[in-house]
Amino acid sequence: MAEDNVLIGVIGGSGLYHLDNLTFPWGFPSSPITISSLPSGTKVAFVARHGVGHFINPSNVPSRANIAALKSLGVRVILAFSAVGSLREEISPGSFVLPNQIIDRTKGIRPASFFADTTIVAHTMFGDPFSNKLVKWLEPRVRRVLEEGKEGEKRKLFTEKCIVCMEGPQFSTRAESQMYRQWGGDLINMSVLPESKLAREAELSYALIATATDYDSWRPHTESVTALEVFKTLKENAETSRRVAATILDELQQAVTGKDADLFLEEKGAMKFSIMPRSVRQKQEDRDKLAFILPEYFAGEETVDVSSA
Ligand SMILES: CSC[C@H]1O[C@H](OP(=O)(O)O)[C@H](O)[C@@H]1O
Ligand SMILES: Nc1ncnc2[nH]cnc12
Repeated sequence: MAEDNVLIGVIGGSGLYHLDNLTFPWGFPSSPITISSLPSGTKVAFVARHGVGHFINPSNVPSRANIAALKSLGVRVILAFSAVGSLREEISPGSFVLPNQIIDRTKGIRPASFFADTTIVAHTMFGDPFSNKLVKWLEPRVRRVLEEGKEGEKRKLFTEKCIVCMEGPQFSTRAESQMYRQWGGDLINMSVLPESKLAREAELSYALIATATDYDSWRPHTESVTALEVFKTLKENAETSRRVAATILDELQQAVTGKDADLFLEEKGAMKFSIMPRSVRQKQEDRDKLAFILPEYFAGEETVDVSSA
């Protein structure tokens, strides 16, 4: 069985820009993954979802590669930040939201499962699409950071909200925006799927820290959303998001490595109840590919359970 930790580093010099014979089964992530340290020494892996400089459309974000790369580095918890449209008057631009539900309005064109097109079948539990314990842990801490903002910079925090994930890249029509409100949607973005599904398949705890940039297109007497409007709010929201991250990451590291980590990381081990029993039809190459993200289940030779073949 291959060693899980990366033990060998290679530095390429002038002219040596890649090596042969190396494969990354889930493709290349959106951006190089930077592994950096906080002043305390806590290490954090960071990937820019749309690439550095924003050149990857939401439908083309290589979410499987992003999640597989993070998992293979040893990451256990993902805090995903997202700029979202608000479908509720009270969630004004600049507000922060920790949603707890998702409505899928993507169009089936994004690779949404590590098991797709393999000979291994898995039906992953997704009734609660975000890690409830992680969201609960985040709420008071994010709230505190937002309340500590300078006068005039204070932001609201909402929880227990439902986010609609649309395909894009065009924004919604007024009719769609109003329909999502009737469905119970509170927020809208183009990114939370399949990212959150893939994190769940990889047994990673995942929470979305959403920042509202606009009111989408449901308000009858105001202009519908434009990218320019979103970009105007994005910069300030991103500064606050960085403040949130800087304040909570050390404590999160302690929670993830502490004595109650297993209670906190409720997704760990969950795929045991999702993967269908071993069949003789399963191809070893598929198992090897899945071993990259779920070595617990797919690494090494396993005896075939012929009764379930
Ligand atoms: C820039 S407007 C639409 C774009 O913004 C959000 O991106 P992200 O979730 O990565 O912050 C939204 O999901 C769309 O991709
Ligand atoms: N109105 C909106 N619709 C979809 N994604 C968004 N991201 C930010 N604002 C959005």
